[in-house]
Amino acid sequence: MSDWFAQTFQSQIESGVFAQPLVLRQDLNVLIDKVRDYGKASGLSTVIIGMSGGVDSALTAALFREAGWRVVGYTMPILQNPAETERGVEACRSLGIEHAQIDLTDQYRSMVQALQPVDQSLSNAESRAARIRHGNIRARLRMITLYNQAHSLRGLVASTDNFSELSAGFWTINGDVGDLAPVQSLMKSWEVPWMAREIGVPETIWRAKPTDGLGIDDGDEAQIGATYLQWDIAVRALMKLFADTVAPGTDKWSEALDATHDHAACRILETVETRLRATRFKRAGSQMLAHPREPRFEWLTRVDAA
Ligand SMILES: Nc1ncnc2c1ncn2[C@@H]1O[C@H](COP(=O)(O)OP(=O)(O)OC[C@H]2O[C@@H]([n+]3cccc(C(=O)O)c3)[C@H](O)[C@@H]2O)[C@@H](O)[C@H]1O
Ligand SMILES: Nc1ncnc2c1ncn2[C@@H]1O[C@H](COP(=O)(O)OP(=O)(O)OP(=O)(O)O)[C@@H](O)[C@H]1O
Repeated sequence: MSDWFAQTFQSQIESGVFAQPLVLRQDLNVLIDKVRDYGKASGLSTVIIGMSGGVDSALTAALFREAGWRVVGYTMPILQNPAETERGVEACRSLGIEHAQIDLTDQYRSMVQALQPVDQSLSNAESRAARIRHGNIRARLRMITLYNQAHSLRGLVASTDNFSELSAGFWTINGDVGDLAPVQSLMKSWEVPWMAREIGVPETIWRAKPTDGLGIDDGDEAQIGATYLQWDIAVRALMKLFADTVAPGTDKWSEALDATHDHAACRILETVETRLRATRFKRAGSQMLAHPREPRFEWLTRVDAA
């Protein structure tokens, strides 16, 4: 880790940004209570989760299980590395949740074939953009499947995204976002694996290399351009900067963060800045344009609140 990252990380540990185990255990209990409360408030008690073999889906499943929900996990391989699918099955087995497998490889192939006449570049294996579109098709086919099961079993679909993915804009719109997101506020570099280990997720899963499983690049970190630890340190430093200072004296974030002496850190901070700016629209959610004359959305919100 370069100078700036090492020093910033150290001060973030000291100030509790990367919290100690006792605090994390309390946070874990609060999250379990929140998931339990949501069940009571909504009247729902069944959750549908896509189990990728990664730590996010395993932790999500464990939180719902601890909160007393019926948890149904689906492995949905699409031209998948069998080891990933096996880890998803193993996660269900070790957490003691229900499991079913639905292989969507044929459906994926048919979908790609159906799209070729309108998108010839889809078959260009060299193109990164085409690989991303392929990956998004996979994610969206899985969501069709999960929502069908949620309707059939009268449940809801869990989101498995974490805070690092949220800040990186690292998810597929209408692809891997469900109805309730228990780990959305947790950092991937520290809180997610810590809580997963604490709640009984097998080590092979919480230690597994983070991957979107979509075949776009060699793992999440290669695609994001920073390790999750670097990403989290940088984003937390930026959050502190903009919380503490009304307006930093410079537009250059690496300058405002006192990182200009560390060229390696500056390169990563530029990557972080570019990605944050490029994905802001994703965090803003789907945009509904207001009616030209009447504040109909506000009126409807008041009706909903009543
Ligand atoms: N300014 C704007 N305002 C409103 N909408 C805008 C927009 N610019 C683009 N868009 C829309 O956004 C679309 C692009 O977003 P999207 O379709 O999501 O696609 P995109 O963000 O390009 O790709 C999804 C990314 O998420 C990663 N991923 C996916 C699934 C799981 C995980 C994981 O690790 O858990 C990661 C995947 O590796 C990839 O990097 C555009 O095609 C357009 O429809
Ligand atoms: N093969 C799969 N079978 C079932 N669900 C999947 C599969 N691949 C992805 N998903 C769903 O999409 C979500 C995002 O995929 P991703 O591969 O990032 O998994 P993850 O659980 O976030 O773990 P990690 O990022 O650590 O690999 C998963 O959490 C899971 O709900």
